[in-house]
Amino acid sequence: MIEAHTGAQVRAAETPFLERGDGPALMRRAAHGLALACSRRLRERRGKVAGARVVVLAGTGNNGGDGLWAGAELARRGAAVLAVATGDRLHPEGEAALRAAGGRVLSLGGPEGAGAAGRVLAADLVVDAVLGTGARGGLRGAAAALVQEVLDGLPDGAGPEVVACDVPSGVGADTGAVHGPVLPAGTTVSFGSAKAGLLLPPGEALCGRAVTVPLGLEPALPAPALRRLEPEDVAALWPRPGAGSHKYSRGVVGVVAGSATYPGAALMCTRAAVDAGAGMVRHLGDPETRRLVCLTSPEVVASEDHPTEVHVQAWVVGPGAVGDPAQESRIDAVLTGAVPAVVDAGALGAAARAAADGALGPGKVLTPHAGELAQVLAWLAALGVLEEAPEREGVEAEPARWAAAAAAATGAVVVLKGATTVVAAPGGLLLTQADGSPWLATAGSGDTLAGVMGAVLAACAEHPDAFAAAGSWARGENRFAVAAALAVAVHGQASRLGGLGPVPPTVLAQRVRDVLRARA
Ligand SMILES: NC(=O)C1=CN([C@@H]2O[C@H](COP(=O)(O)OP(=O)(O)OC[C@H]3O[C@@H](n4cnc5c(N)ncnc54)[C@H](O)[C@@H]3O)[C@@H](O)[C@H]2O)[C@@H](O)CC1
Ligand SMILES: Nc1ncnc2c1ncn2[C@@H]1O[C@H](COP(=O)(O)OP(=O)(O)O)[C@@H](O)[C@H]1O
Ligand SMILES: [K+]
Repeated sequence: MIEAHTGAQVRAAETPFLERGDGPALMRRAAHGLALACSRRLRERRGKVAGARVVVLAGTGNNGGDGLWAGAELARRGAAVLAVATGDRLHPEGEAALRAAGGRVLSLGGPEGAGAAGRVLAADLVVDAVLGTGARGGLRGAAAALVQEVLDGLPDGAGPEVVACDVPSGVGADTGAVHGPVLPAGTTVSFGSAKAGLLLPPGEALCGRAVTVPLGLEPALPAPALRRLEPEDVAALWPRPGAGSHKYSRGVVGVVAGSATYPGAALMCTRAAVDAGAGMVRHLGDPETRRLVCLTSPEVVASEDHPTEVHVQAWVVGPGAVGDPAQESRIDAVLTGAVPAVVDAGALGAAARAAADGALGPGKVLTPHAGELAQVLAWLAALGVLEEAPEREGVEAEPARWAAAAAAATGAVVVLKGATTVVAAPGGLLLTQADGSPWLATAGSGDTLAGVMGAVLAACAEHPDAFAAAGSWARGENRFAVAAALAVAVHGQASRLGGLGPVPPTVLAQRVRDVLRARA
């Protein structure tokens, strides 16, 4: 599990160390870790550190200090290190250390400043140490102009190796929000703990490989602001049957999906629930869709029942279920009922209305993409539940903020789907997953995810401690968010199984099965 913290959390943990006078030691430790990561990149790129051209973009604060100390270490190993001071001052001890090691300093505001971009572009490695957790907004003024000039001058697929110090400058350490121009990093070396912004879109895409340098303050860190499940967590947590299991104890998934106009969504959703290992899958819908479901997934029990007439552990409602009054009535019954449910696509509007009326039942997991979340937020604002609602672009710029706002306003878990998917629980728990291949961006991927999620939700619905192995944070209501993250992770892993390439939903569902057979 990757655990990430905010800058404020790391600073709070650091305070007792600073009060004991350990600040310089912490910085040396951080800088040493940064220098090691830079040395590794240089050896990969050119075989050795000695003789490498290194540019440190150094801001005025401690982030700049880390970069200067790391630069000093690289200079002692024979690299030619130039620090570009982006502000009106440098961390004094860091600057002295760099100069003592033979490094040089160029001031961006001085006479040589105009040549800085050329020096950056000609470097083997650039350390981005302008802004860290103390940043207010993004790069401004001369520093922003320098980075923009470098971005404009970067040859396609080439250019210097970029190692970001703690966080790429211009990426919000807590939010992942991107302000102004940012130099995309190949590696980001963070100190004490990964910063939450490294695991949140859109900033995540600019962070490259994430490396964390331990500082010794880790035991003093509070519960993380954000978590990410790794493949070994998925293998450990995915619900498995035991010798005493039977189909009902494993979890029955009820699917309210499809309509005469959109039968395919029901086929993909039910197929995925079967392939994700549900104890049993029921489908409720119109006669023609039911016939097709039975032909493509004979494992599924299809009927024209109303949700109140069948007993399931979890529902999946919404995929393709539009323009059919009988489906809409079924969806309303599920939304206001007490059984957990994945609420997707066509059911999201009804969920927003139910939430505004205080009628949305417990254990609901909404799965919008950014456009759908913007619509849900607009409905919630129109119904007086939220004060403001952004456009789709606003959601994409601050996905965690808006997923969390929707979760708080509805009392449901909100799964904001995308290349990085954000899972926000109403109590504040936040997880993000970035396991999927870009080939997942194809019609029907979401229907498949909904089916997979239904299977996990059904398995944990009656077991508040289903995921307690992950820690006490995963218990109770939070298990629904963990179930959602597990489904997102397996869906993403399945899309990459066997290499990158097209993964139409039928293939994807089979690969979900293969991922689970291999790992769970
Ligand atoms: N928290 C920790 O445990 C440790 C933190 N360290 C480093 O300390 C960093 C935080 O240091 P600071 O608190 O000094 O903060 P920063 O170095 O991130 O930035 C603060 C400086 O930048 C200026 N500034 C802020 N926003 C700006 C903007 N948009 N444009 C231009 N200038 C701006 C401020 O006026 C201030 O001088 C971390 O990111 C990390 O690199 C390490 O030295 C080791 C230990
Ligand atoms: N660029 C991308 N990289 C990785 N995964 C993606 C990307 N774009 C979309 N996805 C994933 O694909 C799925 C698409 O779901 P959705 O938008 O509901 O599609 P549909 O409604 O067509 O089924 C989601 O799981 C989402 O996270
Ligand atoms: K930085």
